[in-house]
Amino acid sequence: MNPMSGTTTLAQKNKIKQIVSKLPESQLFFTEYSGHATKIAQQAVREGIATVVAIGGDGTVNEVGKGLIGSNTSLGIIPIGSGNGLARHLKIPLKIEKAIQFVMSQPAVLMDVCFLNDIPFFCTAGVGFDAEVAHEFAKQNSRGLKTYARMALKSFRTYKSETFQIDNEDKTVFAITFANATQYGNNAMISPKSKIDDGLIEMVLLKPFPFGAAPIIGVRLFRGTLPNSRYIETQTSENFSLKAKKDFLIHYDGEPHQLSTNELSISIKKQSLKVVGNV
Ligand SMILES: Nc1ncnc2c1ncn2[C@@H]1O[C@H](COP(=O)(O)OP(=O)(O)OP(=O)(O)O)[C@@H](O)[C@H]1O
Repeated sequence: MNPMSGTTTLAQKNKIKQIVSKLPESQLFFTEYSGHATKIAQQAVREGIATVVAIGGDGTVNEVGKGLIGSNTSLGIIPIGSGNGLARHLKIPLKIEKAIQFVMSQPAVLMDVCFLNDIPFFCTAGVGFDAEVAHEFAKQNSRGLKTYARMALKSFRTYKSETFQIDNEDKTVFAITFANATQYGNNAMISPKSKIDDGLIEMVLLKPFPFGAAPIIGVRLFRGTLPNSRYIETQTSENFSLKAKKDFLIHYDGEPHQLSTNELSISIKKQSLKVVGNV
């Protein structure tokens, strides 16, 4: 469990502690630093543990999932993050007790894992505006949708569209999202048709748009009708390649990261992670 995830209160955290302490054959670990959850997951794989449950948001899910790729150990999720994109895609209940029941009773299924260079992501990743917002969000002391919306507005005022070489063609875009799942989190459906076990990645390009079009793009995002927008172009493939004029600032599952390269290769490992959820 990531004690820093989302906007979860101390009372909710204590409730999880109490419930888990009563479950047979289970052990609760708290992450003590960024990256700790990957180490815990890798140790569980070495010990032949059946399931590692990430109690946290998409960042925690990413860290746990990373340690489980290609193994026999399944990923479970108890979503207590800000956006909970993967949990929502997999129709995992958002209430703590129900999520625990779900992970204890449902079978694991196989899902794809995508990569930005060698960095795995399970839900969405991207460059441009999305990465900028993730970067600003990470600097804040508070989490949650409100803080995210505030940071998105702040970045919107200053952010300028960039030109990338996408599969050898120059394109000026506001943001590029690579989608394994349908949403960023909070039901913001960036790629409503994405399937998490089809072996394919959707690349969603948001073209430069006039300020006045922002509200309707926002409405489409939450209604699941974004592909109908004239400012959206979606391509589907097993891989993409990207070049920028400067080193890439990326986000993977909402986590910001500065790369020291201006070249990106996006790839997929089909059905390489066992997960407890509905694909
Ligand atoms: N003990 C810790 N102290 C500080 N940061 C931690 C700790 N454990 C994990 N982290 C980091 O906390 C970050 C945020 O975690 P997480 O994604 O679970 O929550 P969230 O951002 O609120 O949710 P979401 O990703 O759904 O929006 C991750 O980058 C993770 O590495």
